[in-house]
Amino acid sequence: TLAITVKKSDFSEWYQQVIRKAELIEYYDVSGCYILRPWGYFIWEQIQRYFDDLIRTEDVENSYFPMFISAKHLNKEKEHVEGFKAEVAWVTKYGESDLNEPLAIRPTSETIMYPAFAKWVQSHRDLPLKVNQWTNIVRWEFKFPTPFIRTREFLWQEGHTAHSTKEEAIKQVYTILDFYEQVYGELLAVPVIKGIKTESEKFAGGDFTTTVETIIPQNGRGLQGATSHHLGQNFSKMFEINFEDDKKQKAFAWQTSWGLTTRSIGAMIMFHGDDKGLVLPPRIAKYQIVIIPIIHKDLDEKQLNERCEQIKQILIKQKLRVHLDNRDNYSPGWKFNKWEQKGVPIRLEIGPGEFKNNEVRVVQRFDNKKYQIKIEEINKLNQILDNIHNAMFEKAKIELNQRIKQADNWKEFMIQLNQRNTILTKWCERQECEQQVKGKSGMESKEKDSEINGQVQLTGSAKTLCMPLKQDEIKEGEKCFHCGQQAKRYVLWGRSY
Ligand SMILES: O=C1CCCN[C@@H]1CCCn1cnc2cc(F)c(F)cc2c1=O
Ligand SMILES: [Mg+2]
Repeated sequence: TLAITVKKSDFSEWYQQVIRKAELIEYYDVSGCYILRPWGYFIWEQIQRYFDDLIRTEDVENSYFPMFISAKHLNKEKEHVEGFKAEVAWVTKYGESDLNEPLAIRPTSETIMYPAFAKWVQSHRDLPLKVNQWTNIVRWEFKFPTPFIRTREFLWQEGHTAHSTKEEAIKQVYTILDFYEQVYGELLAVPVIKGIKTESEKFAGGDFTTTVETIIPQNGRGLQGATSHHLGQNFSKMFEINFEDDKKQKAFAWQTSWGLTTRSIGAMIMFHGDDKGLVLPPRIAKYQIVIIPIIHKDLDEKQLNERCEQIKQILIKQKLRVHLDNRDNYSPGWKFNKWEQKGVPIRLEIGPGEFKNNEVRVVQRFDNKKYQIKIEEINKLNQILDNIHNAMFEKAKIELNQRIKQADNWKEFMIQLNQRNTILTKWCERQECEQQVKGKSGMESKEKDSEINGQVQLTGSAKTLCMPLKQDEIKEGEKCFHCGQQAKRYVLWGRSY
């Protein structure tokens, strides 16, 4: 059926229906893989364009590396790939013949790029080296797949830099983290919390991991939005990426790596969608405005079409992405429904009244506000779209903040977790304390592991999402919420995707 048959509160069913009825995704017969239709792919293109403009200011250069990795190369960083090897997909044949050496399909590209980095970096004059690539990635995840959020193939960018000093590398990590915050806030109208991953949750191959985390308001689950790692000299020592510094000493490069994936689109859908379907933030909408003529017996159809065409041309001159839906095989009501499902930010209706008064009827998708504007005021629409973006962002920030609660002890912590909130607590920063909280919260959580057709569903236990960069200072004598030892940092806990 055309309409979405559930409310957003029936969240996972709602999400599955929205992504299909908004024509973002088509299903595919390889589990965990999905077709990105033009309406959805356009969003990824906008993210690429925006992020490319940002990293260009950092002199990052786009490039392309091979997707296949020999077993020898992949196992170069044995210890940390160890934890991931179950996810690696391999090519073992071509035609009827076997490859004598199976080849891994890239799950990430450190082991592909860094041998080349070692060739390119000899002197400190070869630094900083900054490359990025936009590719697909394959990881044979076992958890239940969700389009955009968790898929076996996804699109991402991965940036990798090498620097002559630790300070420059660390500065790079945070500059990229700020870019990720901008992609989410300025483009997707999705609020994020910048933070640092705990030792247990960080990328094991690096020194520290920074992250932008968001919280899905409907279920209070944390969602990692993007990560920016300081790798220290771990990989440069492994791959011999070294250089002669200005004192003629051999020194290992200081490195960073950072990634943002198509999961960001899933976060945007979840935040902004409503019972009628997708709601697109204007800056990533393939059509920002759809014009719908309302044919009427007293109105000459040819004149109406000319008027609509004229309005469309004015909007194109204003650099807006506009579509005139003058198909004669669908009713206006059907068209209203369809374009609302697809999330078009503004609909302009032109019927006999508007024609006579030289105006258009504006219907705003995100808050359903309706009003008339004169044709000579059409230039207001650019500002109106900006106002819509800002209002969507403000609304999302309120909803996210409603899902963050404080707790000073275990009892309060579990009350909040069982109300599907994330919890900010003082914490001792001891890994075993973190592991105990994960274990106990799973045991005491009302939401147990659920097995659906053999797939383990999202668990009920809480994990750390990040230590927010912005946090109050902790004083001597302030206690960890769980173990009572001296607290060191505030950390945000939650169930996550
Ligand atoms: O997270 C990023 C940003 C972009 C570049 N890579 C880093 C670290 C990726 C961490 N990671 C994440 N997932 C992996 C999955 C695998 F199957 C595997 F072999 C390796 C990995 C793996 O190294
Ligand atoms: Mg993973």
